[in-house]
Amino acid sequence: MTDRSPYQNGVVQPLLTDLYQITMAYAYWKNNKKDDIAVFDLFFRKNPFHGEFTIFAGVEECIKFLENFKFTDQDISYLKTVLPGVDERFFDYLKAVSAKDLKVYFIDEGLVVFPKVPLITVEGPLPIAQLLETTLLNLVNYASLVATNAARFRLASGPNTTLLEFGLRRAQGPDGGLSASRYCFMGGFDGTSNVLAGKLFDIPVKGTHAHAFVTSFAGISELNGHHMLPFRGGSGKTADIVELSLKWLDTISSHLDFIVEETNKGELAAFIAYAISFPEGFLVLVDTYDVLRSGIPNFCAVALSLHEIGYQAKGIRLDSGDLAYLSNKVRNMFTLVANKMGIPWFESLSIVASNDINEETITSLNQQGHSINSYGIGTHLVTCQKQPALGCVYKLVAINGDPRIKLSEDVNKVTIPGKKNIYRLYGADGTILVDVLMSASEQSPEEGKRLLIRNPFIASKRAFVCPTKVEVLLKLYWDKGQVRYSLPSLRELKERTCKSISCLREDHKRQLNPTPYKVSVSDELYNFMHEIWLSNQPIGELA
Ligand SMILES: Nc1ncnc2c1ncn2[C@@H]1O[C@H](COP(=O)(O)OP(=O)(O)OP(=O)(O)O)[C@@H](O)[C@H]1O
Ligand SMILES: O=P(O)(O)OC[C@H]1O[C@H](OP(=O)(O)OP(=O)(O)O)[C@H](O)[C@@H]1O
Ligand SMILES: O=C(O)c1cccnc1
Ligand SMILES: [Mg+2]
Repeated sequence: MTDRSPYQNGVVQPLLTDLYQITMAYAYWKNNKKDDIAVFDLFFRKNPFHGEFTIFAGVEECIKFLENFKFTDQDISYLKTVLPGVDERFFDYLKAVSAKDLKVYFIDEGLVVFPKVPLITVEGPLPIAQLLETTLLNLVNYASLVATNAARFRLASGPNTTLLEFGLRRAQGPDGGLSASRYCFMGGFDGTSNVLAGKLFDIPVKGTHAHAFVTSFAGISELNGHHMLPFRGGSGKTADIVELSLKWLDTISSHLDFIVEETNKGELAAFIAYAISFPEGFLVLVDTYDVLRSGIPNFCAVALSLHEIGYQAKGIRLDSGDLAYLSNKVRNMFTLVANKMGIPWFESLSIVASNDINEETITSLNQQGHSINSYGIGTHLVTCQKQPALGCVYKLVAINGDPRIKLSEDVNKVTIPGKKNIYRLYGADGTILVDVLMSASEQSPEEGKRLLIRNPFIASKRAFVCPTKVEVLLKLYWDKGQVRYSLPSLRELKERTCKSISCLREDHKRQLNPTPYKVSVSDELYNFMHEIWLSNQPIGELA
């Protein structure tokens, strides 16, 4: 077990479930089904965000839940009040329940996954396997949804843009905020503004400042102690940063085409105050009054003053207006200053953009052309506004070795019965071709050997595939109360996610009308499934 995070959400416990799991557990127990061996599959039916892939997340939390799955005396006392009239001996049974008699199979956290493929398979005593349903779904659904959302923002912005998650204030409560920071980092973000997430999950914490910091200053006279030492002490002689900034404001006014009297002096004071506090991390919000006529002139004046005493400013943040237009204008102004003053690094100062940014905004900005280096993204990312839930379900697929099927008018909702193995087959170019579900008793596919695969629901859709590589997807992570695979650190999961996405063909990843990835069944599973389907589906009578 590598760097497993010591963090565990204290709210995750056996009572974090729907009442019906406990009432069903009682009814199973009462009717002598407590030793029946069930197999449940956890899967989703449709990818989120009109996309054709999902990032699987939440495995570590599921494992920790299994490790700690124990009803306490207080839990039992509470349940007695909720379920009056229930046989006392059931509570003795419940008190002794743990996850040690279960086998739980997981797909590796961080892999791309697809509809109908079991992400988790739980095998073991029926009431215990049933009791896990809601909590496992809760742990997987949002984690996978928000990791997928983050991965989509990363795909839209490209590999060289810095993505910062700013969502805590807009998240669905404290836990939503923490989970968002954790799984957005895994999905492809570079940092978070959420300080607790930084501490708990070792995510880089980043940030700028708010408009309040600018509006709290009315003028230069509010500044006291504005003498600054040069970078690393320099000559030891202090410089008056206010004096320098006013001088630079005058100097650049003709180059940048602004009127010194029109620049806001409260804003200038705020920028100077920030520079005094963070001379090596000078990045300020420039849109409080007027980006081009006040914010950028003030920023350049202070940045040039800092330069004079040996410091290199970092950049600016835009939080309103036309982000393409403004970022290009700002970049031009930086280039002008770089050329006029002979300071090459000024041209590549960072431009951070924020303000209600979503995946489509980023795509549109890319089409328009912009000069943004970094996005700060909150609301759309953490609330997953485009699709606020992933619909993972938990379905019984076998009991005591007999397959079970759930029928539906909608064929897409028919479950694939029996205990299964899942394989991912790779093509010659290293991309993934298809995921294949096979009955547990079947031989695994082999590299270089042709295999017949079938659409689970449409008889005519069949193909042969000759994989260059075969990956076993469902692995027995939890057996006899032990974790059998190492759980990677969050950074390792982030790398795994990135690698897994890179194995997915471009047409599956595109934003508009992506091609669905193939999820197939073996010929044997196809025939098995359809036999069970027909034997469970009554034949209608036309009158
Ligand atoms: N060039 C652009 N192309 C597409 N969308 C953009 C572009 N520039 C900004 N946006 C988006 O347009 C929206 C503009 O928001 P809004 O209408 O609230 O204006 P604002 O600039 O925030 O105004 P205010 O100055 O009142 O704060 C934001 O969601 C922002 O992400
Ligand atoms: O827009 P989001 O993607 O949610 O990103 C986070 C936002 O939070 C901050 O301001 P806040 O929205 O609190 O105030 P503002 O809109 O007045 O700037 C920040 O300035 C961003 O605009
Ligand atoms: O640091 C920032 O700029 C920030 C943090 C949270 C929300 N909005 C902005
Ligand atoms: Mg806002």
